[in-house]
Amino acid sequence: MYQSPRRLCSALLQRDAPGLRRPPGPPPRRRSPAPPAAPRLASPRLLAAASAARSVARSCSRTACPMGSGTSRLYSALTKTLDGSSASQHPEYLVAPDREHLEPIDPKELLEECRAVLHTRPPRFQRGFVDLRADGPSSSHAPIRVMQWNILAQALGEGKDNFVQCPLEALKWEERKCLILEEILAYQPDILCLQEVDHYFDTFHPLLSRLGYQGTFFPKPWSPCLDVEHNNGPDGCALFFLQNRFKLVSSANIRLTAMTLKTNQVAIAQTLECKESSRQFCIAVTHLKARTGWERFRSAQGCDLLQNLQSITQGAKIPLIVCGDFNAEPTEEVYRHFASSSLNLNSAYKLLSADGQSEPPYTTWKIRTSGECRHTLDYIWYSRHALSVRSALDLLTEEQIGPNRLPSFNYPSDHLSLVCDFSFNEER
Ligand SMILES: NC(=O)C1=CN([C@@H]2O[C@H](COP(=O)(O)OP(=O)(O)OC[C@H]3O[C@@H](n4cnc5c(N)ncnc54)[C@H](OP(=O)(O)O)[C@@H]3O)[C@@H](O)[C@H]2O)C=CC1
Ligand SMILES: [Mg+2]
Repeated sequence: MYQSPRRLCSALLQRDAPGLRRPPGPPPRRRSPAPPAAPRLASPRLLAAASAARSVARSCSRTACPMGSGTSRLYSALTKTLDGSSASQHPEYLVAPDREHLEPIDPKELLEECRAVLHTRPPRFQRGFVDLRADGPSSSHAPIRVMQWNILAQALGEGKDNFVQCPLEALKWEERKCLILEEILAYQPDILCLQEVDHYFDTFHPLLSRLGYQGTFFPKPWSPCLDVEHNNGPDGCALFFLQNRFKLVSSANIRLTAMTLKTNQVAIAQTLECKESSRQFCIAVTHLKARTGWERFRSAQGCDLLQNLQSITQGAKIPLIVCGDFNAEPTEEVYRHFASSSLNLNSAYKLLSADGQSEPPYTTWKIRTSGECRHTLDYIWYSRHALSVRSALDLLTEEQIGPNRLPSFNYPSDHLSLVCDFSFNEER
């Protein structure tokens, strides 16, 4: 069987690191729940432990791998990318990647590596796209695929969230990050809006940059992750877009206010220009204050965000997409503010309902010590006058989610990803 140089090097690593073995050939995917101690990695790119990553580099430089200088560079890049200590060495999170560490990665290869790491886990849930195109002229340009996802901060998942039915092994970062990447790679969004990101600098920025994305991260000023022992830095919102599809026109990191007071919640808003059509639009991501009792606070944060977006879109002149974990059910005031704003926004996932008027029954489903929490909190809002939803990714069914709810061995977050394809309406 042909083995690429990198694979040969993986094999060498396995010799150096007994116990870190992957069987040859395509990895089998088991349907049964994973055993408690799942074998770890065999993919150098996805090794996060600094020592293991360093051993990859050592084994490759010591051994006569027929790799060529390009692959050697890839290895040193992996060592740097995967050095989990980088964030703690740079408390200001100012780790600037240099150019040679940004060599492109083939998404298929990365997906394969993720699958190899996950070979003891049950298979990914299958979700289909629902065609939502209305009759009438549709744009000839490629749709814009947007993914909204609260990926669950590692520190919160392990240290604060109290998911009582989710075994700690299911939350192990080395595997959970592969489930997150697998989901992103499966849907290949043009734009990715994430919340609860506490592995931006050591994982998502280096890997997604090499997949062609330009990323921005805005951490929460007082992230609750920082209270958790062995945290990996603050969590925050992250926004990524494909550089070959869009040009960045402007970018704003917004610390949300509530009744003029600065709060712990943030948003990122960027104006992008489509390279194909030259049309501009604004994309925003946010994560509003959680928990019951904070409804008025969330509402005030929503008003502040809307005000900022009014100004950025020049009063709705620039089409807008807002993704977020609003931590608010559709019955809440903040939802009503968005639904009735002069920005003329519609919530994309309503279009999955029979009458187009109802939000899905849930976007998050978990079991805490307080009991089962099933809520609709995540939304993709869009300018209804300027954009149309061509399709949306269906949600997981109750059966797929299973009795222990989320997160689980086959789904990495307590929130479901939402994915929509948008097109511009014809200009009048
Ligand atoms: N050091 C300091 O001076 C300060 C520290 N802090 C810290 O930050 C925390 C509050 O930060 P804030 O940004 O307002 O946080 P939020 O109240 O918005 O919640 C933070 C996270 O907790 C999750 N969460 C929601 N409900 C629960 C629950 N019932 N149990 C466990 N987790 C839950 C949320 O996830 P989801 O969105 O998915 O529901 C969210 O990501 C404080 O508890 C404190 O730890 C805050 C301010 C100042
Ligand atoms: Mg959360």
